[in-house]
Amino acid sequence: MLTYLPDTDEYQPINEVPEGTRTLNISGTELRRRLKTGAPIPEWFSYPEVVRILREANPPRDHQGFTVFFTGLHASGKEAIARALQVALNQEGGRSATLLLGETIRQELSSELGFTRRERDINVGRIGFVAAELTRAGAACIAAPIAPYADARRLVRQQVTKSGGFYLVHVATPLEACIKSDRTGVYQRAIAGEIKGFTGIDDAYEAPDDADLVADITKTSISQIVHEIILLLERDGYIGDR
Ligand SMILES: Nc1ncnc2c1ncn2[C@@H]1O[C@H](COP(=O)(O)OS(=O)(=O)O)[C@@H](OP(=O)(O)O)[C@H]1O
Ligand SMILES: Nc1ncnc2c1ncn2[C@@H]1O[C@H](COP(=O)(O)OP(=O)(O)O)[C@@H](O)[C@H]1O
Repeated sequence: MLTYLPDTDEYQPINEVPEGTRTLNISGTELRRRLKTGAPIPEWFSYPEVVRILREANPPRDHQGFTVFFTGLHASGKEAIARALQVALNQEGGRSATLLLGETIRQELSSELGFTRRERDINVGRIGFVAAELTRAGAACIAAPIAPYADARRLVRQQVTKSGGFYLVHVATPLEACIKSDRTGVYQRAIAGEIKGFTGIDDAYEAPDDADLVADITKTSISQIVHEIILLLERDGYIGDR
């Protein structure tokens, strides 16, 4: 391996450098860190043309896309949090923040699907596909279906992670609170047996064991939950410190 000798401005095989000679190097880990954060890469390390190509292939985190994927029972607060997060991300600027709400996707992309396990998996798979494409294009994608099954959620995580960041937020508002706050009356109809296979009533909701954040709107305000998500994105460099 070659190393750089700053005092003589030359490169030498590392095992041939006389003891005591000053050398400079950048490890693979350090190079990846500099690419990820956009930190400078010195001219002695590589030709500027090579660094430019490396930077194009590895944009810094604040230029990469990400998906925040909410999962939880009907009326748990997914849409309310997702909309508030969209507003917060739009205020950040830099990326367009796109909302994929369960209801909209059901109308626009999955109108032929019902609620069997297979159909829900197809629905969540379609959301995952769109989220991965948006993420690859550098957007901020916010998805909020019930997504009750762990396997389908795991596939979405795998798909999106190939192109950018992925955060699973479990909106874990207790079922009783969801039933109480539901204005559409669907829970009452499901309890009465008028709707069959309703999540949380007579169909399973598999609580995630891989959530990046767990939120409950009976315990934490929507703005605090949004703040916690923003902190995760800042921690990983997807958005800058404010
Ligand atoms: N059987 C059954 N189970 C669960 N939900 C049902 C069912 N039938 C209809 N609905 C209404 O559909 C909305 C949930 O759709 P999703 O696409 O988010 O569900 S899933 O992720 O495919 O499981 C959800 O509405 P929102 O939560 O307002 O989106 C439900 O009211
Ligand atoms: N800002 C808020 N604070 C507390 N509760 C809220 C707020 N916004 C909505 N809710 C309650 O949460 C319930 C479910 O919200 P919603 O976001 O539509 O759930 P989901 O998208 O999970 O079906 C609503 O019926 C409402 O009563």
